[in-house]
Amino acid sequence: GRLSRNYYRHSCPRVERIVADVVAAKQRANPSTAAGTLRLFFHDCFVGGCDASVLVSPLTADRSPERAAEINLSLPGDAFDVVVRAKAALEVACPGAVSCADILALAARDLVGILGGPLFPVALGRRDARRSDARDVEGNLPRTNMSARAMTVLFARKGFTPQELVALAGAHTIGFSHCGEFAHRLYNFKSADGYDPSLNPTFARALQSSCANYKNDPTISIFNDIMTPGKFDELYFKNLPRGLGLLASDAALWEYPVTRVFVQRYADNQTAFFEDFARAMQKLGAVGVKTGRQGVVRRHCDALN
Ligand code: HEM
Ligand SMILES: [Ca+2]
Ligand SMILES: [Ca+2]
Repeated sequence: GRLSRNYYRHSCPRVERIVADVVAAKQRANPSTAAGTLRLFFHDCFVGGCDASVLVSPLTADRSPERAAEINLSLPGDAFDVVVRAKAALEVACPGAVSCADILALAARDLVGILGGPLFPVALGRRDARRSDARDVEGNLPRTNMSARAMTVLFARKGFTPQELVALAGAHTIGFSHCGEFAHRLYNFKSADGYDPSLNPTFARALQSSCANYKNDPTISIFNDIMTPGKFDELYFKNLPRGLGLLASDAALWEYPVTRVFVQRYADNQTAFFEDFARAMQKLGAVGVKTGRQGVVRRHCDALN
């Protein structure tokens, strides 16, 4: 089985419109929805394929689902909520027809567009997972302490080139990170200034002060792209050569020659970034998909049927 643009033409012809309307209203009410949903989509697709396995709530599962894995705890509730809301609207319009995995793919696409990013088609027909286990997460998602080389190896295992890794990492042009994800670069770093010398000094001192209390208040977070945090654009790439990348993994993409060339290309050319990001997102949406008689259409996105 393969995905197709018009998979729901008989069973739910208005699916794209219905999702788009719910998504737009949700984003207007809760502006952090876009970045959270884009990250949620990535975390779904890299763990067992794009099958909505990440959406299963610990409250509804009898064992510990993916969402309970440590790396997924920072996924914002608004990202799960937008999928649940779209599902509710679709269950009224076309009961039992549209998978949660397809809803997540459409929502992520729509939200990128709302923030000014590229528009692209989403092929449909994904089926939903019948399992979700926190133990499946380890080793499938990148961590900030990975070298750029280790990231290229991980992405290669999922079928992505170093160029596609860099394009997808451009998602960090929106959203934020909690101080705990990059505090190791700020305090007691083995260097004269006590912070990671690959950081721009002014930026480093601002981060040191913003995050000073992060151990007592772990909710403190900083925009991934300090220049245009709410706009999907190429500024993330312009930041990296200037030491304005927030996460060690962002900075590493500039330090490693294999990925640096693509960082430079996207910093210089937003059109190239948008084209490659759009293509890489379509590829991301096809990772490990279940189609036809594999998987199910779940009745509730936050629970297994
Ligand atoms: C390349 C390796 C990557 C690493 C090491 C990484 C790591 C992280 C970390 C640690 C955060 C902060 C989470 C938090 O504190 O709440 C984050 C945020 C984010 N990541 Fe990544 N990520 C990577 C690639 C990606 C990709 C491929 C995408 C999507 C295509 C993505 C989308 C996002 C988004 C949108 C946010 C902001 C989330 C929000 O504001 O709620 N990341 N990432
Ligand atoms: Ca999955
Ligand atoms: Ca931006």
